[in-house]
Amino acid sequence: MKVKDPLPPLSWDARRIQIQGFMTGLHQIEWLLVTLITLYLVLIGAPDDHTLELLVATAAYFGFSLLASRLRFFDERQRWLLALHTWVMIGFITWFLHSTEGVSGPLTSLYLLAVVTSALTLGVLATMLEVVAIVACIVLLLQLGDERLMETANLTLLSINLIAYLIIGYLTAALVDGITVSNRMLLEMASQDPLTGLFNRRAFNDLVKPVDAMARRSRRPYSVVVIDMDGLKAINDAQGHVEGDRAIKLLAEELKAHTRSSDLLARHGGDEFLIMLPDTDAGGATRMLHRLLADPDHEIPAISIGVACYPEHGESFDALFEQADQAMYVSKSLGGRRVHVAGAPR
Ligand SMILES: Nc1nc2c(ncn2[C@@H]2O[C@H](COP(=O)(O)OP(=O)(O)OP(=O)(O)O)[C@@H](O)[C@H]2O)c(=O)[nH]1
Repeated sequence: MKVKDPLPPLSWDARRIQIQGFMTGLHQIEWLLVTLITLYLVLIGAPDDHTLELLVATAAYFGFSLLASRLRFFDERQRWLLALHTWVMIGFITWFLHSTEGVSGPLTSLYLLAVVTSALTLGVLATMLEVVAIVACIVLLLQLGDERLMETANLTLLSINLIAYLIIGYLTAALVDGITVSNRMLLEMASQDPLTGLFNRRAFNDLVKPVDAMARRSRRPYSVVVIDMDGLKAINDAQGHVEGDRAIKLLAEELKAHTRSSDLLARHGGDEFLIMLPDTDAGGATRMLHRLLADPDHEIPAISIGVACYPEHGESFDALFEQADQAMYVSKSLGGRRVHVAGAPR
């Protein structure tokens, strides 16, 4: 069963953040490849009839890499472009080997750069497929060089390369997967409230920004709801903190059950919760909150609720939060267990 991702994918995807970091390494690998090939051309030299071709191809490859790094052409949502990146690298290395000493020269190990690049960005399966493609390229180079594949020396060369690429590719991709998992855990620890599993204040404040900006651009309404438990201190004092915790968790579950997946819900602090309801005006928000208060199936802990809506109660999330907080205090002062909308008569 696919586990529902609790974090919106674009701004909070650990793999995305990680790949952005690896992109720098990826371009450095490409430039290392160009440097090694240039060094080879300077120190060992190219076969006479291929010098110009090799220089032009190396310059073109360098241009491709430079353009990709400047344009930030590749990102994790376009994995096929990342794959193209490594295919171009494999193609360039194969063509270079074909134009120089073939697979018997020292530059065959350049394929390792393509394997590492793929392992860093594309995962185990894609890397294994690339290793197969590289082996096919080596076989092709042997055939083009009129070498006999079944000769012991060639079979040994092929096996050694295959084993080295498989081990390095697998280990690198597995390492990256491990880093992804631990980054994800850290990200969740940094953004979730441990008691309720809801977003914490830091994550909520980050996540409301794009929703607020989008609503303001399109002049679409949204509502901010502040919910504060009534008498949690009394529960703690009379029944102990475990009961207090249970009341907080119960409220969190009810809030989850009554909100949509597009709503943002957070435990903002001790006994205070925040909800942002995109595309929802005051009428929609109060209907939802009355359903929560009057849920016949579940008795929720006593709460006071304040609501403020864009655009009538404020022009920014901070202003709306302020208004909703004040409305919540009005609700509390009136005895709680009710919804008060900012600016409404008491
Ligand atoms: N059990 C438990 N208590 C908490 C937690 N976080 C904060 N509290 C307690 O919640 C209480 C909040 O106190 P107040 O702000 O006075 O809230 P209240 O007792 O609900 O009173 P009003 O808000 O005025 O209705 C404090 O006693 C905190 O120690 C928590 O995670 N678990």
